[in-house]
Amino acid sequence: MKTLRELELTGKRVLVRVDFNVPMNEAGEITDDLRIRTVLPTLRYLLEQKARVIVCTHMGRPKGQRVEKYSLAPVAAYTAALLGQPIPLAPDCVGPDVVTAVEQVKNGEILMLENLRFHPEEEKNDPEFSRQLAMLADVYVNDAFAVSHRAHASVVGVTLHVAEKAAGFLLQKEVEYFQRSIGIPQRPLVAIVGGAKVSGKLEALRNMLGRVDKMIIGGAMANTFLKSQGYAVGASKVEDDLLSTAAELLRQAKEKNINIYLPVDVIVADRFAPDAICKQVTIQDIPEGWMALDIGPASVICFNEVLADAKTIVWNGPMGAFEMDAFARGTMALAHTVAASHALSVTGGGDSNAAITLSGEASNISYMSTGGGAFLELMEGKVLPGIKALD
Ligand SMILES: Nc1ncnc2c1ncn2[C@@H]1O[C@H](COP(=O)(O)OP(=O)(O)O)[C@@H](O)[C@H]1O
Ligand SMILES: O=C(OP(=O)(O)O)[C@H](O)COP(=O)(O)O
Repeated sequence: MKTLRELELTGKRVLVRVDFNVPMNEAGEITDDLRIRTVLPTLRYLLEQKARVIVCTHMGRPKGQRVEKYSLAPVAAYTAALLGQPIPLAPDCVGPDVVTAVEQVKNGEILMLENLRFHPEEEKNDPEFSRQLAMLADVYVNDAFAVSHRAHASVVGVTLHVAEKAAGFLLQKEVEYFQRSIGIPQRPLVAIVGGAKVSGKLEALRNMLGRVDKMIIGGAMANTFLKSQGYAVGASKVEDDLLSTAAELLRQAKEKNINIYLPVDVIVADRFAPDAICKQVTIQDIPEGWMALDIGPASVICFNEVLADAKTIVWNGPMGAFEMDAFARGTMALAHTVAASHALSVTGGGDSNAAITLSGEASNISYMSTGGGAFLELMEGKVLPGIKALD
């Protein structure tokens, strides 16, 4: 992968694919700007080099149509404020009006294109649409790690039509931390996997089992593993169709001599609500009709012990329904442990990052990946098409 510093950029039109698909509230305000802040070094460098910068991104899933609530106007304004420089928004991402807007961008100036997914051709990796995007630029830069698992026109197709292509600083950093944490980690490597479902993380669990020294499983997905071992999990979220798969994974881990740590106690609630009645029980004592919504304090002590000698920690998925205060304690406790550890710690996933931010420990984690699906695909052992396309 070529990097930005290897390119001659002055006066060049540089098309930068970023992932500014940031969460927004109903008032249209950005509620988490990690994906914008982490791309600023690339944008600043390009502007310092007096490139003519054209930024493009998708936002949401407008299904190939122009949907006003997915316009990038608020994102352009927000980024401009962070950068301290105006960022006009082009009326579209391809077409004659966009060509005109790009022509007006001077050295050291920046323009943002409108949402790429307003065109169905983007997600289809359409060759003609890719060519039209490429026509806008002399150099293409991918700094959109979080969408690099999608073989879309602005991520893959466009690379076939540009004279020069390179990875931006964020993409470079993501790849570097992937290498250090999952590729060639310092051992012991401990993975912490949690979140809602086993099904979404099955491949990641399988691949990581071949790489880790130990694995901690918490969150709702632990219920399926516990039930597969004969524990009654009451009304907890469970994937009954994956019980034998879960049992098989545990068996395989044993064969490989890899310890998997499941919760030994949980916080159960009488319903899925912030004001539910809660109690702390061992996994042997989950009452019928109650649901496990967090790991308990004994599990926290146990998991802390597992993490004590880790040299590398990879974390994806919270330990409980942390969005509700009553069920956030387990995830918060683990966030503090990981933050205090001397291990290289890498986390990924929107909810995991939100939980770490909530714990106040974001600055004590070695690296918070901006990817959710993309991070998971790396955990699955896949090569991301957007990264491959830069080769
Ligand atoms: N025990 C549980 N019961 C129900 N939901 C849970 C439980 N543990 C975690 N969750 C939910 O899992 C969701 C996060 O899962 P996931 O999307 O896999 O994480 P990430 O976005 O970090 O990849 C959160 O919304 C959280 O409330
Ligand atoms: O937010 C994103 O993915 P993520 O929720 O998996 O982190 C990316 O912008 C990709 O979006 P997509 O899943 O609609 O292709």
